Amino acid sequence: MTKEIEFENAVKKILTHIGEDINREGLIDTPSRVRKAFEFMCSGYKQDPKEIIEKALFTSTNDEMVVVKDIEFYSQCEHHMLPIIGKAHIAYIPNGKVIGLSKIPRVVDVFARRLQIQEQLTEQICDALNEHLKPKGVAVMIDARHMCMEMRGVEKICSTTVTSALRGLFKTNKTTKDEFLSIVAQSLHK
Ligand SMILES: Nc1nc2c(ncn2[C@@H]2O[C@H](COP(=O)(O)OP(=O)(O)OP(=O)(O)O)[C@@H](O)[C@H]2O)c(=O)[nH]1
Ligand SMILES: [Zn+2]
Repeated sequence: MTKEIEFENAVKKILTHIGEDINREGLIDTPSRVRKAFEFMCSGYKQDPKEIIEKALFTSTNDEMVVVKDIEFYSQCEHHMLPIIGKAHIAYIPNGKVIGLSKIPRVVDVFARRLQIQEQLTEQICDALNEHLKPKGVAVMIDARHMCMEMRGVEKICSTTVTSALRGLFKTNKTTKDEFLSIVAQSLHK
């Protein structure tokens, strides 16, 4: 049996468990649709952030803060496999090299398209940029909604979770950190 068929059989078991008729017309293609959706939503496991970052590094004398903010992403929590929907705000201070701007959201998606907890998602994005871009500092802030806290469980639909990871100058220099915080503060959920 192929891995694809195994996955689809598992979806059929879930459908049966919740009381559905897997043979009714609307559900015939659902197992393969779910498989394809999961292959896309979890495609980050097959991607290497190093390759994405290192192919778009450009020499620059600029050494001021670069901020890419309001990067929307979709992830899934590792506890319930329910959506985490949020925005990432990322800043770095170049150290001889700048990165192609589109690569920053691409790095976010590499880690978002895996099963996650928000704290680790924040750390992994920050560490990948720190390791492969080698800036003077990097900061990542994530503001996200967790569907496992909204659709089920505590059912709190107004709460969002904010996490951050700081490296280099963002950690050691209060002025740099404060500048980052003031730039992203206006983007946080009200
Ligand atoms: N720290 C952290 N916790 C998360 C994240 N996503 C979900 N959780 C929490 O993980 C915890 C799992 O707790 P459990 O008690 O094992 O699971 P549960 O019985 O489904 O808990 P409830 O959600 O309280 O009903 C819950 O408190 C979730 O809110 C995340 O990104 N970071
Ligand atoms: Zn969860």
